[in-house]
Amino acid sequence: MTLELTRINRRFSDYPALNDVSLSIAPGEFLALLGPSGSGKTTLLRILAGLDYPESGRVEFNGKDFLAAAPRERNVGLVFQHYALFRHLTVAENVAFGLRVRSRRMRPKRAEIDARVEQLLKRVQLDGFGKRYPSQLSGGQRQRVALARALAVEPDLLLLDEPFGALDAQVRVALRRWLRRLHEELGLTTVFVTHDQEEALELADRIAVMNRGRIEQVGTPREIYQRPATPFVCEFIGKANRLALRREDERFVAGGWTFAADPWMGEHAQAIAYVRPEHLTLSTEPVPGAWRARLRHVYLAGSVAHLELDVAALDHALEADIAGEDLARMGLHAGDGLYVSPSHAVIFPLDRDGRPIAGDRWLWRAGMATTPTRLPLRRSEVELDAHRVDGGIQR
Ligand SMILES: Nc1ncnc2c1ncn2[C@@H]1O[C@H](COP(=O)(O)OP(=O)(O)OP(=O)(O)O)[C@@H](O)[C@H]1O
Repeated sequence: MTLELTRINRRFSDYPALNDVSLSIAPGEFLALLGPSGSGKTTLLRILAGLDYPESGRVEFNGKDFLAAAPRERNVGLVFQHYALFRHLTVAENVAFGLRVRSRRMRPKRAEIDARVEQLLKRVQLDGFGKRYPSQLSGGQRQRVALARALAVEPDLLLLDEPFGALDAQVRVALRRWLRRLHEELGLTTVFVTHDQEEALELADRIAVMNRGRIEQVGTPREIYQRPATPFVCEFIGKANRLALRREDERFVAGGWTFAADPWMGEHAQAIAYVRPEHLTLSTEPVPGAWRARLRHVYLAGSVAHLELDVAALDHALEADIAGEDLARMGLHAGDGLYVSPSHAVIFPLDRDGRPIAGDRWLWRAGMATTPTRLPLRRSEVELDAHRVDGGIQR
């Protein structure tokens, strides 16, 4: 069942917590709402759950007006970070709760409820725990009970708000893999709120990146990482080196490195480039045009080496990631001199005030034709409204 959100607006006093948010979620999709604290994720989820209402906008679920339906009629399952279980009820009674409080006409028979609870506890790998009380469970077990309780009413839509937020890192990783498998088995449409990009990248079919009440980009984890639509998305997802570009003789340059010709044909005097750490090429031999750098620090994290490089021409340090074996092969040590050049970059044009220009972006890679064609954003990647990037880069 398709969930269609159209131009949702929600203000708190003067603050626009949600600003013209539109989003389409496909049946059976696992969509993550990802963004920093205060970006509007929970507000959006609460509206879907019927715990809050927008001032304007529409939500349709399978063609029906979702906002007109009372929370009870929406048939959603809800799990919050601190969705406390009823302490005085056992695990089994907690899971059965949603079924027991149904009107007599809708309520399944007692034996049926017991069978369903047993089946659900098995599904969340807590069979045998039915008689325990919540205080006798770990945090991860409690959240699995909360999930079983949400699933008991056979929801059409599962809404999860940082369900693993209060758990330690190892348990979080284990639970999110488990949740992904559960989602695949059940085929439910799931909306998952998180501010943890790793969680979103690993779990979701698609990610909606939120910033200051707006959706900056919606796409698969791969699209979001490889084709970020705005400077905010570049900076929020993964690591990126930020370079200020100036136009010189119809070309964009940074510290002596030329990013081929200007795809905007002189329309913009400045731009900003983002280069991922894995998109810096290092050499101990001179490379034409490459920046001269000094290796300040090396940090070996498993198979990847993180390098911090001082680049005099750029006036700031760069971060580069290379395979640990390449580091050994090149025999690099702190203090060594080397040559650095980008292999890929995402370039955004800036207006006269240094603000990114909405809906324009250039995916540059080394060896591109000297007169590259501009790559306009695809509509599916981003809402192309005029004020979309006002929450973008802060200079
Ligand atoms: N009931 C309320 N009254 C006033 N302001 C609110 C209310 N609820 C939310 N806000 C404001 O709306 C904005 C969005 O809040 P929301 O909880 O949706 O953000 P979030 O992205 O879920 O953040 P977090 O990750 O910290 O939970 C915030 O600036 C918040 O202070």
